[in-house]
Amino acid sequence: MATILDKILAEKKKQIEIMLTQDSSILEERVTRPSLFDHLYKSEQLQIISEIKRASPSKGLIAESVNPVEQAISYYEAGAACISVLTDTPFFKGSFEDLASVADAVPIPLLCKDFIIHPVQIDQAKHAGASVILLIVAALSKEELKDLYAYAFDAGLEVLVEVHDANELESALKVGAKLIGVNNRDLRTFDVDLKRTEEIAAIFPFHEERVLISESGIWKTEDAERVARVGARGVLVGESLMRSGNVGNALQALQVELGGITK
Ligand SMILES: O=C(O)c1ccccc1NCC(=O)[C@H](O)[C@H](O)COP(=O)(O)O
Repeated sequence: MATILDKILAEKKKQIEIMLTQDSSILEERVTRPSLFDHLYKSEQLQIISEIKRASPSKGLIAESVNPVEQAISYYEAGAACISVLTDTPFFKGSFEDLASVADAVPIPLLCKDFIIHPVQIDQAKHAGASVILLIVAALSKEELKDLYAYAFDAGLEVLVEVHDANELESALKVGAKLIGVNNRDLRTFDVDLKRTEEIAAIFPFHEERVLISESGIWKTEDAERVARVGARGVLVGESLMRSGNVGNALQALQVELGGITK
């Protein structure tokens, strides 16, 4: 049976056909953003990548009519390390317009959260102002991962490589990924379990210059402490922040001190 990832990727292929017919040669001069890797690597506090997420396959509508600029400014003012903008429309109701409007509003690292399988999507992410893109190992062959990683690197973008298990971690390490995200959500069953971060952390090469980020299912201080305890330096948080009535308090609850947590 086709998984949600299969369905999303089938839809992406159709969109890429359209993107390839559009002219994307005029690149607006955008602000230079600080490096997400440097920020996470040096920080003594767990850093938050705060996501703008209108809807999702697992939860349906979350905040369809959110104003992405206002949300991004709230995240920025509350101390987010990076803003993640979901740009997929059919499944998440996001857009590249959301990304571009956020890019004009905040100066921090900006992640284009999409299902990237073709270089034209990387071009579009850069055009819209992203400084980081996501590559999902489960969505790509080893060759595609290597080529897209190199393409993004050459375009001056940082790459967050998303893994779900030990084999995918190996692929991420092989392409030289420095920002590695463990998605706690099973993309087939939607089951979310922070144990995934713990399992990957147990084999993660922390002695190398790499950063572990825990993605999905982070709701409260205890969740942040749990992943920080095993070595995560950042968390990618969507739904809990989108549903929070007070972004400042919600973010603050997750900004745990790394030094105070013993492995
Ligand atoms: O969120 C989903 O339902 C989903 C389904 C299929 C593929 C990806 C999906 N989400 C993308 C993400 O990785 C999350 O938006 C991100 O990690 C934040 O997760 P959360 O804090 O649980 O909203």
